[in-house]
Amino acid sequence: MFKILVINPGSTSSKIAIYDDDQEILNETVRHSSEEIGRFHDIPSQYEFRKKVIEEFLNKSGYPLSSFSAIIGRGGLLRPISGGIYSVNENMIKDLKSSKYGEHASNLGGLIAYELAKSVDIEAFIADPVVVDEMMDIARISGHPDIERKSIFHALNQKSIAMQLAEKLNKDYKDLNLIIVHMGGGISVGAHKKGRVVDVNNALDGDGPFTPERSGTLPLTGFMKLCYSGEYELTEVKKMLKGKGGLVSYLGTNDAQEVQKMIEAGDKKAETIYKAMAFKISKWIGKMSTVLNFEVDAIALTGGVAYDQIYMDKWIKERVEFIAPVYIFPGGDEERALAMSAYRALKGEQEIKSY
Ligand SMILES: Nc1ncnc2c1ncn2[C@@H]1O[C@H](COP(=O)(O)OP(=O)(O)OP(=O)(O)O)[C@@H](O)[C@H]1O
Ligand SMILES: CCCC(=O)O
Repeated sequence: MFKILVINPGSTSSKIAIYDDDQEILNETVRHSSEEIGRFHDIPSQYEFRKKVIEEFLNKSGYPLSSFSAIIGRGGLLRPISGGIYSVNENMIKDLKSSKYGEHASNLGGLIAYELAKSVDIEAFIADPVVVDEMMDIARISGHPDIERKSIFHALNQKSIAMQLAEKLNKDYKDLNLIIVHMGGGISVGAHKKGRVVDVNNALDGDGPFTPERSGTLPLTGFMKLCYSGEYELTEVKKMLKGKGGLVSYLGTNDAQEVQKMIEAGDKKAETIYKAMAFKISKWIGKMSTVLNFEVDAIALTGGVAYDQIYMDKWIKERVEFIAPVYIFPGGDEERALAMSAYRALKGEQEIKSY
C-alpha cells in the first residue's frame, strides 16, 4: 500500500490530504483571511507559515512523515510545460524559490513537498501545475506585440472536473466542447475544445473576472494613471491586482461566506459587489462560448465559491444556461487529482516527467 501526503496551497487556503492508495483517509482545509495573508509582502515569505500549517496537520493526524511513500504538492509557476506528473528536482526548486516565472501560493506546494520528502528520503512530485499550456496561437495575441497572453489557470482542477463531467455525460473528454469555471481565491474560465484548453484568462495577472482577492481585467487608462500617480509603490499596485483586489478591495474580505452573511444582514453594497462578480463571471462564460463557436456541450462551475447554491443558481446559471446545460461541482477535485497522479506514478502506470 502507498501512503500519499497531498499539499495544496491555494491563494486563500491550505488544503492537506492523506491517501492510502486511492482512498482518502483525511482531508482538511485551513482558510487564511486577507489579514493573515496580507502581513506577508510576497509568496516566498509565506513559506514557514504554510509549512507550519502542514506540520500541525501531520501532528494531529498521528501519521509520521516516515510513514509516507511520497509527497505531492500543487505547483507552481514554472516555464510553460505539458500536463502530467513531475518529480521535484533542483532545477524546479531553483525556479520556484526565485519566483522566476512569478509568484503564486502553489509555488510553495513544490517547495514544501521537496523539503519534507528530503527529510525522510522519499519522492516529491507536483502534477498539472498552473502553467499547463494548450492555448491556440490566435488566443495568445493580446493587442500589443510586447505583451503576450499566457495560459495560467487552475489546470489541475479544470482538467479533473472536465473528466468528471465527461464521465457524467457518458462521453469521451476528447469528443466534447466544455467551458469550465473555477471560482476560488482566483477565478479561471477555460474553453476546453475536444480535450484541450484552447483559451483561458490568465487568472493571476489582471485578466478575467474580478475574484475574492483579485481585480481581474481593469480599465487600462485608469490603471495606467494610478500607476503613474506617484501615490503607490510597485508592490502596492501589484497587491491591487492580486491579494488586495476584488472582494477584498470593496468589502474587506476574501471570504465569500462572510459576504453572504453581510448580504443576509441587509448590506446593499455587499450585494451589489457580489452580484457584479457573478455578472463578470457570466460575461467571461459568454466570451468563451464564442471561442467554441457556440458549440458548447456543457458548462461546469467549480471551486470554493461554487458551494454557494443560490449564487450559482440565480446569479450565474440563469444568465448562461441558454448557452449549454450547467453542472455544479462545489469545491473541486484538486487533492484527489494530485493523489491519483502520485498513486499511478508510484504503481508505475504513469510516466514521471523531469523538469
Ligand atoms: N460554503 C461556501 N459558500 C460560499 N463560498 C465559499 C464556501 N466555502 C468556501 N467558499 C469561498 O471560496 C473561496 C475559496 O475557494 P477555494 O478554496 O477554491 O480557493 P483557494 O484554493 O484558496 O484558491 P485558488 O483555488 O484560487 O488557488 C473563498 O472566497 C471562500 O470563502
Ligand atoms: C493561477 C491559478 C491559480 C489561482 O488563481 O490562484
